[in-house]
Amino acid sequence: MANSSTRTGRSAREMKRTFYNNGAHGQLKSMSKRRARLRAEAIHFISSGSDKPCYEVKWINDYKGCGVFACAPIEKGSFVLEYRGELISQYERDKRQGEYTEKQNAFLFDFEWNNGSWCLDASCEDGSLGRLVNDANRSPNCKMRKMTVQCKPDLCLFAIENIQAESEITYNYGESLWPWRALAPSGVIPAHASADPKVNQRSTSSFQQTPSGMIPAHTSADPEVNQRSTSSFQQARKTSGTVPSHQCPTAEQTSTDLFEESSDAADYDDADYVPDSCGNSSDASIISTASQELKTMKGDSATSSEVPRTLSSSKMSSNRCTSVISCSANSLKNTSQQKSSINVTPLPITAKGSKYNKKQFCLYCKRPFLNWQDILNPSTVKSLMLQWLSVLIKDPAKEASCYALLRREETLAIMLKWQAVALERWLLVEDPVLQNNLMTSVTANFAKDCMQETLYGVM
Ligand SMILES: C[S@@+](CC[C@H](N)C(=O)[O-])C[C@H]1O[C@@H](n2cnc3c(N)ncnc32)[C@H](O)[C@@H]1O
Repeated sequence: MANSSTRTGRSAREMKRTFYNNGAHGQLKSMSKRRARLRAEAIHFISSGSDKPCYEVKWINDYKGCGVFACAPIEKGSFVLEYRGELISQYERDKRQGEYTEKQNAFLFDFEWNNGSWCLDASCEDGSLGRLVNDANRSPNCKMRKMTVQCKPDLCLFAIENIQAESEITYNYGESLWPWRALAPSGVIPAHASADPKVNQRSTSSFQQTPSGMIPAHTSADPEVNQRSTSSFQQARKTSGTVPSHQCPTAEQTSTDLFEESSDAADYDDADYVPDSCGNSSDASIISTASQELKTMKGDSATSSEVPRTLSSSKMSSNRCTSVISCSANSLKNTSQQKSSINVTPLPITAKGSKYNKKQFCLYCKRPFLNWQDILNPSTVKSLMLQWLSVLIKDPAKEASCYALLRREETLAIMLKWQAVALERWLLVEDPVLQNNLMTSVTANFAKDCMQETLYGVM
């Protein structure tokens, strides 16, 4: 030992340090150093308001819109991106949700912090990348994590696995019935970046519409999932169970946890993460103003069981559509206690093929659906709307005001907006057994084509 020390020129003290560092204590020390380094890196980007340069935005497809991709490998545990936005109170969030017009994007991320409910409003397109990261419920490579920097909460994505260059950055938006997840098993639309570089360039304007908002969040065959959806988005994670909001980490806890000596930076406790960690109150929520429209149409009267599904709708604008991530528990609270005037009764499950075919019978009015092209004709749309509304809206007072509104608003854009809402209701009642069948994909394609036609003039 002594000889070797002499040969390598290392002092006994250095050797002792090496020995020490090779032991458990040493490992903890180096972990803690690593964590400090990662935190410092996150703070650097948070403070400078910039993103790491190793990501790019690529167009994926019409369905998913854009996504964020790694340009270089990312090590597990690394800080990836900040979900940057304006920090607002829940009160302000609720106000804004109502105020956001069709022309704006509403990207509102609710979370619990310091025993209160907060929201990061990333609706303003500021060039930051965190707001463009897509959802992956099966195998996300990142997790959103709360950090407290300069006495204010920040939401940051951290890699939970080694990420290869060219991979899409994803995280789990939470256990809600996100509409796009309904399509995922059938692999209807692949999530590969387009090979066309022109296509991959991110448009500088609003978010691309994805028809996902029109796709039904079907009633799951899994009773546990249904339980969640009917209980106002309670996050009942199999692993950790529902975490009541009062158990959410406070600012102090959050920041301390990040540096907790006993946990590896690459393996943070789930309790640190949002949206999953904070139960119902921290659901990733990018709110649709369509939900507002829907509420208006319904007289603000969704039942709790309807809400998760109805709020996962799309919002349409005259020039562009904005895809949305649905609602937060808080927004649900306001609506869930009120009685619904819309009676959604699924038809009984029938033998495959006997009821559903390419003629697309409307599950409400039981009439065959019209030719898809007809739907773009305002007068056809109007009569269809009237048909649907008469079935959807049971309350005569509501019915009358809906008709009156419909009569006043004669433009195609308005018609289509209404149609989108009604179509969504129609889609919702599809039974889960058939959710991935031809009808769903045909309907999805219809919705997509229909909206594309309206928005971009392309069919
Ligand atoms: C925060 S944005 C993400 C960026 C978005 N893809 C875009 O192009 O602007 C959230 C929206 O992206 C879409 N999205 C996110 N994850 C998705 C997924 N896994 N599949 C399909 N669409 C997804 C949904 O329309 C959602 O409302």
